[in-house]
Amino acid sequence: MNNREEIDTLIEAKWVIPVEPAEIVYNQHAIAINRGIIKDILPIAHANQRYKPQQTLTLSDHALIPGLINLHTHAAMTLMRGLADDLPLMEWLNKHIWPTENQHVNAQFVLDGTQLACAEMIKGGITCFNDMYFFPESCAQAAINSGMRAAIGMIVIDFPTPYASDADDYLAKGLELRDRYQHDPLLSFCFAPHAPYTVSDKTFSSILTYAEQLDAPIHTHLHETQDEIRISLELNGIRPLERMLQLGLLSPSLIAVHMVHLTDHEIKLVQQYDCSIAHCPSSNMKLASGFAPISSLVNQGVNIGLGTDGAASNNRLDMFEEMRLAALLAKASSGRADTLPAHQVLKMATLNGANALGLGKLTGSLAIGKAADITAINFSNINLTPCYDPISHLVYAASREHVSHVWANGRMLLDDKQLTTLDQTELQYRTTIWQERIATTSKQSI
Ligand SMILES: CSC[C@H]1O[C@@H](n2cnc3c(O)ncnc32)[C@H](O)[C@@H]1O
Ligand SMILES: [Zn+2]
Repeated sequence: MNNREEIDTLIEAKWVIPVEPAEIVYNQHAIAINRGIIKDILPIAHANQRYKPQQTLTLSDHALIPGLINLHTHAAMTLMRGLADDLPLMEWLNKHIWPTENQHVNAQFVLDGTQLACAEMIKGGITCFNDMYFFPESCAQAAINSGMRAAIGMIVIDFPTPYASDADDYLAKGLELRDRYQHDPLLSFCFAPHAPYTVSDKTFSSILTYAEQLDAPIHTHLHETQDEIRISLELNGIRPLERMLQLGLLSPSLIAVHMVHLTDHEIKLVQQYDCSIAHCPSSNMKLASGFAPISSLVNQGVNIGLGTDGAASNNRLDMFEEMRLAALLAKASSGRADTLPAHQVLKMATLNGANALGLGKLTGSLAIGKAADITAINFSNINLTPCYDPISHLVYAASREHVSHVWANGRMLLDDKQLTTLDQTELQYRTTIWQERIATTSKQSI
């Protein structure tokens, strides 16, 4: 016991589910963490012989999984949760969301809204989110304050907003932000052109040039609704995906969000160009956008991650819900119960998201040398008993209320269900102020 190696943290658990290799569950294992990195994954008995941790956490009834990755959200939209329900996308955006954003969204709104989102996401086992929203400098600050990993969207939309005046202004602001934080270990950056119906060919082309130079992903809403496809046919004579192809945007760097309406030819294109998809089942159902052909995309080997979308169209930032819905919808719509088994859905919510963001070497699975982005789920709950297969329970039976601990980059963000980095009372106070402001103006406009 004398020459044990000193490490920061040892987490002992009933199960460790690394996601890679697939379908593996290690019983009575421990994860050794040093300087934010997973140093070892080994049986608990061996860990105690080999390591001398500064702190040890024994989670006797728990499973450790990779931190969940929310591949598409507009985090600050938590402040508009429940503001405009039961509407289709275009009416929701044009009549409710965009007018409210125009009136209220500023740097403070995005800081407060994103911190609220981070609190919700951490409590739900999410360690990393891919964001697309105005004032991304506030999103970056909120992510830093919370300790979460985040891919910050360098957004572009071809109309003026309180954030920027035109496409060049959006791009300049995004690029300046990326320069400012390029050495931050928890932040990465994606170009985030909003959608085909709000971004011109010229703007998409200059985004592509920058993305190729900087080797950054491009994150955009695509083929979300039939309306989007109709508008594209009317204005451009081609469907949005065909337009993206002609502009040169189809590549492994593309994260196409939604992808609900696709022909067989389009599914093959997505596969051929190795694009990733952010599947958002709750948002697609709530806005009545439709059912994404996930079973066919999976059969083609397309990389699919999961996203919550914003809290104004979901209305929760709950990846457990997205996992369950993704699995059930894929089975129901393909007519095959063996579509998307639980282990594949867990991979969608973790490693596939990391790979889409170009972060697959850093996070997304529990592996030696990767960052210690870890979520613990407490299985000592009547809703999770009996347990024949913990991976099955994670997707079909568990919910975010069962999350007990969360680490990002080795730092504990949730300790026995308590936030360690964010002050929940303060967040609730600030949210009330925004609610009163937004409610007053939305009542006036009715
Ligand atoms: C350019 S910032 C992001 C922009 O997107 C809006 N938005 C939120 N959810 C959706 C969705 O499902 N489809 C299209 N656009 C969406 C958000 O309100 C911001 O204006
Ligand atoms: Zn979205």
